[in-house]
Amino acid sequence: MSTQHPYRRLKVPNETPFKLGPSPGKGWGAFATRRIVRGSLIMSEKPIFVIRMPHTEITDDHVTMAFRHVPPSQKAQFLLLRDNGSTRFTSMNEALAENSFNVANSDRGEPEAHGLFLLHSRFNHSCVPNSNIPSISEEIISSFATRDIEVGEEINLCYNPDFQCRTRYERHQALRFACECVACLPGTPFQRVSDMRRRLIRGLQYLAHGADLDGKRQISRSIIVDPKLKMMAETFSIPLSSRLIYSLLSFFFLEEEGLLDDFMEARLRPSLTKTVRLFKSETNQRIVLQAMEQKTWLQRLQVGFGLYGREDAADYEVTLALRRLRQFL
Ligand SMILES: C[S@@+](CC[C@H](N)C(=O)[O-])C[C@H]1O[C@@H](n2cnc3c(N)ncnc32)[C@H](O)[C@@H]1O
Repeated sequence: MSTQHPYRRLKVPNETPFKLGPSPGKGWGAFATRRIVRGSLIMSEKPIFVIRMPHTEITDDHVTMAFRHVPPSQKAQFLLLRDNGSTRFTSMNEALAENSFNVANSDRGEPEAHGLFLLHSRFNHSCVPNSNIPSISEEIISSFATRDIEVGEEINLCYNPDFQCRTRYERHQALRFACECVACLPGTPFQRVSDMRRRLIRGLQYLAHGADLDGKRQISRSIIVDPKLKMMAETFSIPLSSRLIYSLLSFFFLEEEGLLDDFMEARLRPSLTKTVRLFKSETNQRIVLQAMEQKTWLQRLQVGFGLYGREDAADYEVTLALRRLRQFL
């Protein structure tokens, strides 16, 4: 039956290091046809059309209008897409939702824009993925291997950018399907600690930014149970020494989760480097430098713990600077 599957007619460029095939329990997926080395490009892809508005406002009419301007060859490719590999989509909007990526640059504050991608949308999800789309340039998305991918291995992506801070239950609520990756398969030792680690990462980010993932302060059922500590985070009164330890802990937990790939590290490093440079008290500076000279995140953390409870001459001005910055966000 799968010989007649419409995905057999989806055009995958020759140079692309994967082919499409059935993925048990997940419809179809993309499988490596050669070894893909960590950090290397998997594929760059242009959308066949882009709709520039929030997801919640897009209707079937918007998608149909955009589709009208697509060249006939790409229209034919679009019509091969199926809901998770088998049934036809019930609406144009559903087809867009299942096969699109937000191509807006959120760091530059661009409004939502959803592009339809024929091939990257074939990548299934994993909460511990082996590929990543680190940035989007001029609506072109490029995926890279976050670790070595062996021939025959399925290539997967994490569908949600904040899943490193979400427990299994929260992730499945958002995905609306039950992922069975190593962080999701229930009852395994990894899964049991994974939930704990991801919750801790979320708490640590609250302490660092004084706000939750949505940029807002939590009113009830806060991730930070101690009201005094929560208040300190929200008023940016957390001392530098604790900030450094929280940051090192986050790196360590992310690494343990299998999520500290080169892209994640490049994204988080600048803020750690900034924190390291802020220390003014000599003894603290010495401990920080010694910690950063260590080879592994665990060793950096172990040495960094020497700062626990220590005040620094820069504490007050850091608090003032962060409060000022907060006013502009
Ligand atoms: C963008 S499509 C991915 C390609 C799709 N499997 C196909 O056959 O075209 C997303 C859909 O694939 C399925 N899927 C993706 N990752 C999955 C996973 N880890 N476990 C189960 N289903 C998954 C879900 O039905 C999801 O809505």
